[in-house]
Amino acid sequence: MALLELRNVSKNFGHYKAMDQVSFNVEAGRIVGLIGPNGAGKSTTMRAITGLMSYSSGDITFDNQPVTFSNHKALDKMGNLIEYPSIYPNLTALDHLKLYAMETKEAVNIPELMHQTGIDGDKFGKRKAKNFSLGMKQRLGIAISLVRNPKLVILDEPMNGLDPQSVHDVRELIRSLADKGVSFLISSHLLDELQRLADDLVIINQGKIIKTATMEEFLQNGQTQILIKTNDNQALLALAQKYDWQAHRDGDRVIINKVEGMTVQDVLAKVTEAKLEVKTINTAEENLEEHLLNLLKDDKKEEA
Ligand SMILES: Nc1ncnc2c1ncn2[C@@H]1O[C@H](COP(=O)(O)OP(=O)(O)OP(=O)(O)O)[C@@H](O)[C@H]1O
Repeated sequence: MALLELRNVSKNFGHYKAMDQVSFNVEAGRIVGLIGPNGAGKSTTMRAITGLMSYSSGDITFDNQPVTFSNHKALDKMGNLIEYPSIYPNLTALDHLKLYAMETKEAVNIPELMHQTGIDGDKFGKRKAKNFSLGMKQRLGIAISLVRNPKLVILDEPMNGLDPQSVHDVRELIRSLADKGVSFLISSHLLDELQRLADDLVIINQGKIIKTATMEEFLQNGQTQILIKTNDNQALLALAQKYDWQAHRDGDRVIINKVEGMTVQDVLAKVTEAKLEVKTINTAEENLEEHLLNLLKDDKKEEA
């Protein structure tokens, strides 16, 4: 059985279905990315999983126990950083961890936790929270989410507002914890980051799961793209339209999604046949962001 299982979970706000028959699993030791556009239902899903919000129907099981709004016992082994944890301006990181550790019956190894999360005792551990950078606050938030020695940690936008160094540090932290067997469910709009971090993906749109896959499977299904710069990109776009190739402008070049059964040479032949002068031509694999955008476009088309 998976560590976390959602089966046909729905959440209605009045007539609005913020979660519509949502089903997916999080397996032990995996980092799962939950992605989708604004308002797709990511936070609602995370809040239902962590017992912060009731759900209308379906089942959520974590560590073989049902999770409901009233059964918080099931959540003893789940950490989360969904709403900002209460951070007190005049307390240090160490004070915070001691405070949160008091809420759990288990013995908490605070020095180890500080070491794990890179909360260096001298520089950061002893400084008052009012002087923390956003990156420090985020690290402390993650450290707090780990106090109960959780099997699963739910992080809603953990990289939000962080500078590149802090994003890198948080990514390394999550990866090192996952290597020790902790599972993660992470939502993020920073898809490049998620592409580097997540093992599995769950894609949600308008409250419905539209795809679940490992990152590898997801990217394998992505298309190869042909990146061409010619002397007349406008004419190239018109040519793409004529042959029904999916194409768009990207700076001073045009990106064409490779059509099934057509080689790069075939595309090049048509372009030169049209008397366009090719200045550069390259191929690239579609990345997570592009593949997601195409998937969402297809989802919209199906709906129409
Ligand atoms: N308490 C609430 N009452 C009514 N509608 C709500 C409530 N909470 C969320 N919604 C609606 O449910 C939908 C899903 O919201 P949710 O916050 O889960 O989306 P999200 O995927 O996390 O979006 P974002 O990426 O913008 O944070 C939205 O249309 C939102 O307006």
